Amino acid sequence: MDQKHIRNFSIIAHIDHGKSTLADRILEITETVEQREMKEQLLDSMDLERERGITIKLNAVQLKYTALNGENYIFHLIDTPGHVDFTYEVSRSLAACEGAVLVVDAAQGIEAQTLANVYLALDNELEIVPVINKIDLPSAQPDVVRQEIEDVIGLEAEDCPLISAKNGLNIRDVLEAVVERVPAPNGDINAPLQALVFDSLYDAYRGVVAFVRVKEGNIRVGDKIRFMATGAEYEVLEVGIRNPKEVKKDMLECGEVGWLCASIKSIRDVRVGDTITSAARPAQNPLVGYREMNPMVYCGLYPIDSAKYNDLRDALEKLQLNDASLQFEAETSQALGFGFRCGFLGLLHMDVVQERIEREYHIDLIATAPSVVYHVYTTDGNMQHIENPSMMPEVQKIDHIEEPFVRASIMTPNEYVGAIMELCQRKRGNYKDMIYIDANRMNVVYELPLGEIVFDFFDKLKSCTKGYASFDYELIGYQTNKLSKMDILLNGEIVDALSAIVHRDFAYPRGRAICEKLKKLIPKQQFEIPIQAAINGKIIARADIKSLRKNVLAKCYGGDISRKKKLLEKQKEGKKRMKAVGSVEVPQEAFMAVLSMDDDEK
Ligand SMILES: Nc1nc2c(ncn2[C@@H]2O[C@H](COP(=O)(O)OP(=O)(O)OP(=O)(O)O)[C@@H](O)[C@H]2O)c(=O)[nH]1
Repeated sequence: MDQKHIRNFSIIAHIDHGKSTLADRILEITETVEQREMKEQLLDSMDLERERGITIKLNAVQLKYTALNGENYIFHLIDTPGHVDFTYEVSRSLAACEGAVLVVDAAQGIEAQTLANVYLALDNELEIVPVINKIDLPSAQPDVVRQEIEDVIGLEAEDCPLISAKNGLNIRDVLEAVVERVPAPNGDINAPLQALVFDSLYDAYRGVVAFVRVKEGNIRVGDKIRFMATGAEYEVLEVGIRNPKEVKKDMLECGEVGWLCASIKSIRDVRVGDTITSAARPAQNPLVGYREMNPMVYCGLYPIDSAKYNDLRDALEKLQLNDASLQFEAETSQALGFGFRCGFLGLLHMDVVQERIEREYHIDLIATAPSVVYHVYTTDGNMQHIENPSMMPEVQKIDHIEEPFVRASIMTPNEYVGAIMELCQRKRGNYKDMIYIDANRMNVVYELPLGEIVFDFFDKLKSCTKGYASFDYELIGYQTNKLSKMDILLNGEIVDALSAIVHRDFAYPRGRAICEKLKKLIPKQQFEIPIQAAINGKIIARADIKSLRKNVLAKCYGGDISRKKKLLEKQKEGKKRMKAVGSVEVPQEAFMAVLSMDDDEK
């Protein structure tokens, strides 16, 4: 098919505005998927995605559409993840398109992520097609939302489709708008191959499957290709498209979106954002915008049952095949035994990996609080990368410590600016700038320590702005700060897995807060347990857990044996998540205590 009849687009939206539901309806109406095969939110193929209702991995599907003008078109619909951890993937998938359908909820109007996604689309020079969804809701206000789209985003919205993705109303209007407004690809079919890799997955039989958008030239089975960032070369064994089942083809033509396999055994050779070119006739330059992705957040993962250590290694290795941004290496903790230090793009990524290990590989885990990577300069003039607070060199040997800083842009309606500034100050932020987006919205710019952001910044931001602020950040470098390791002692013994790196000006309140928090989380045991926070061997805070023999049956007067059994079962269930640290049973939540600690609780 010639390029004039191809349309490549993504659907972008604020979370829950109906992106996946619209994608489902589009698949139905183009008869890409037969009715009986239709599962809700078909594109969200991972169980976890479906359960959490979020899109984690993007997908690319080819659809055939006969427009009202009688012409046949090929659409490639690329679904994108919606969370800041995966912004890079969103950006790469947008780079594979010429247009984006922007879904806005008719009852909620424009929200934070609507704007953030619009900016990403504009960065990639996409044509944006606004669509107002959920017009079936009694609270829908399509006219108000239409005005908002014009005023806040500056997009022409007079004829924008008004739809109900849920009820399948006016979906065809969306497809017609795509035909009319999204430009056709215009690559040069005779130029040297340039194909953008926007996703990849690992298949046990075929190796890495790379998802690509052919920008210039074409790819045939048998071609020798080169990945421009890594230099790796392979012979193409299979190419094809998804509809959403895989369909093999002889070649992917200029303008098309599809997949290729080349017996690639290492997912590290295939990086999202890289450009594939021909080994025989390479392009001069790669496509713009490739960025190396490094983990931002680390934590220790330990099996609760230490016999499962090797199973955990297997699970991590398998997950890594599909997720090049996951890193891990073996580590040992005096408190937790053998485990792995793992690196993630962000907190949601960390959460998703943990949950997949527990669910798909049936390994119960203890996770330690996340940490960023510190640069520790020692008095002998060397520098160490420390991503595990317990590995900090002795204090006498430390000259100074640097921590990573990010530049954060927070877009918010004006009324929340005060609350956001207060939050950023509390998180040791340096105010940088404040820019009006329009009469009602501002972009507040702060430099913040990443170490503060990985704690509870998202949650705090969400709650102080009722979810209206959107947040994005980029690493800007390292800054020296007054940082120290804070140890936590249980029953007089340091628990290495609870150590954290803190700013000295905040150490006392933090120490006090964490002792109090642990006191609440660690169940009373048969002896009294002192909890202490210490910096450089000096105790700075203390709380005590009183002793008590916990008898869950105490409240069960007399006879009912089944009720007693139930209570004992429940207690056993609770115990599963405990780890014996020395003589103290510590629940999983305690290792994350420092995370959920509220500065207001000081
Ligand atoms: N009433 C009504 N509800 C809708 C409509 N479209 C979607 N919904 C509901 O809105 C919720 C969110 O829809 P999704 O399609 O999962 O939203 P999403 O934007 O894909 O969300 P993420 O994948 O998490 O980013 C679901 O409960 C849908 O059933 C609609 O037209 N009308």
